[in-house]
Amino acid sequence: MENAPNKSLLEHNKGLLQSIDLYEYILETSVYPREPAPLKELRMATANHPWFFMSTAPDAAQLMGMLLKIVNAKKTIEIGVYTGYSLLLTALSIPDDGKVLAIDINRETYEIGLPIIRKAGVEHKIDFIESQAIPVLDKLLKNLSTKYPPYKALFPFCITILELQRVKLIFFFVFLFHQKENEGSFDFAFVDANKDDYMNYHERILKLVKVGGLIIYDNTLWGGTVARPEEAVSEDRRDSRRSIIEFNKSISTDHRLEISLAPWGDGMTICRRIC
Ligand SMILES: C[S@@+](CC[C@H](N)C(=O)[O-])C[C@H]1O[C@@H](n2cnc3c(N)ncnc32)[C@H](O)[C@@H]1O
Repeated sequence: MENAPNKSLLEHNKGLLQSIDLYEYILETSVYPREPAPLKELRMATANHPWFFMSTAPDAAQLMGMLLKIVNAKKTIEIGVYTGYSLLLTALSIPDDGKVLAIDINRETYEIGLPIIRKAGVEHKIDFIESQAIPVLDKLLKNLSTKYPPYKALFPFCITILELQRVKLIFFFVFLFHQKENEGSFDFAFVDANKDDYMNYHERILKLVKVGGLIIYDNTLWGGTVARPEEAVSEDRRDSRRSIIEFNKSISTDHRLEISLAPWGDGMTICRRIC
């Protein structure tokens, strides 16, 4: 089969479906025939990378692409980029003047997908930030630019005499003028990074996404381990399993959201902010 990924990737992505055959059937009949060419190229480019299993499953991504369009997402944020499958999907699904603020601690893996993103003509929609996500989210919530040194926004009068040249001064005022409120300004967020911070991401992301906006959390069934006793789970998966269980429990009673835990891929919780 032309599209065929390796068996271990299929085994990983089939999630809670009964068999690889059934999962392959879904991919072959309804996902691959509609997968945009750049996404297919990125999926192939990722297939031989040692962490290939981290990439968002194509069937889950297909649903995400539709949701992005349903909410007319324009300003979006992604935590956890890896080689960029979900990032490219988002960039392809939003309008030409849309934006994805993409955060990952590892720029190296993002650069695997970057040539394909460029070729697809959507690089201008992406602001990639190589960083731990929490400090970036905190900066956004303080309405500080994620690109410009924060002391300049906090202490305008700290600008040194040396900087009081005309060009820099004009730039500074333009920067202040354009500084926007970030709270409630994002249409869409995709969270797919370290599981032990999901609760920390949630409180911040919820403030950044507008009422009516969507937040998707990936891997919320953690390979099905959430429903198994801890002793039956390999040790390397236990900490994240505990974090995901705690996260799932917490958002199930979070009245600021409507939620649906969809068993796509490794489980994705789709949240709509309602207040
Ligand atoms: C599951 S992968 C993301 C997969 C990606 N969404 C895709 O479709 O290919 C998780 C990513 O989260 C990143 N990550 C882990 N901890 C992080 C943190 N504290 N802040 C930001 N990114 C983090 C990792 O470097 C990794 O690239």
